[in-house]
Amino acid sequence: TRSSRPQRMLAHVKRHAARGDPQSVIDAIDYFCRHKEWAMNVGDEKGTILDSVVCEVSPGAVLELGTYCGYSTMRIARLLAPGARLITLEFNPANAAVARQVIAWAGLEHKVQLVEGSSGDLIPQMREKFGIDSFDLVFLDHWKDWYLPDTRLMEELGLLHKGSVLLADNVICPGAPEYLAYVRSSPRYDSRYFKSHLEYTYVEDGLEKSVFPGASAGSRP
Ligand SMILES: O=C(CSCCNC(=O)c1cc(-c2ccc(F)cc2)cc(O)c1O)c1ccc(O)c(O)c1
Ligand SMILES: [Mg+2]
Repeated sequence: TRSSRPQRMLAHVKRHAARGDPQSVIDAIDYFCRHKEWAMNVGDEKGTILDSVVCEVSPGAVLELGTYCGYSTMRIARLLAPGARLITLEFNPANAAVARQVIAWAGLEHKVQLVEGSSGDLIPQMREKFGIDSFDLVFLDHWKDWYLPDTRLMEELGLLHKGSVLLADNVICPGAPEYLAYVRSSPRYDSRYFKSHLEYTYVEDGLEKSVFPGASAGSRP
């Protein structure tokens, strides 16, 4: 059967990127998506905003919702301190299989735990299965209507601590209006919009960065 776009992207990485060199894998994917076939990676422009937030937070525990081909997984993992951990959740097994190979080509597999399944099912298992108490940074990049319910779930499970940062992709395109309304109106978050463009295009898009000031915020004194 005909190969998939993620499979063709992986073949391009193996042909053009150096093993163990995350930047060369990132550059190869950006080249493929800009000059051969568009794909829904966060991309180079929004990627530099992601990089700056990761460096600012310097997280010990990161959760990524929506791995796709592992592009943002690599952008985050390459900046993590020794011992810091990144758990990434992917719904689609075929995409997960490609992402594992992309992450391995970059030599970052020891920093990343890729878990297949639905975020709604897996988030409640974070403590028992992965020994995670809370996340310092969450990158939301999966189904856009799942951003809000998954955020509420993380709040209720106590997986966010004072200062935890949520960074959400695609808040304009395709858009996550209910999520945006929530984080921008809730006294529980300090939220800021980083204007950018939809990956590899001139269409507006951006990232929303929301800092969780603590569960007590917004409740009665
Ligand atoms: O990863 C998934 C599958 S959904 C992919 C989400 N991403 C998008 O839909 C997405 C789409 C576009 C885009 C597409 C066509 C356009 F014309 C314009 C924009 C851009 C992006 O940057 C995106 O991220 C997952 C689902 C459930 C889980 O529980 C889980 O853990 C993971
Ligand atoms: Mg995205």
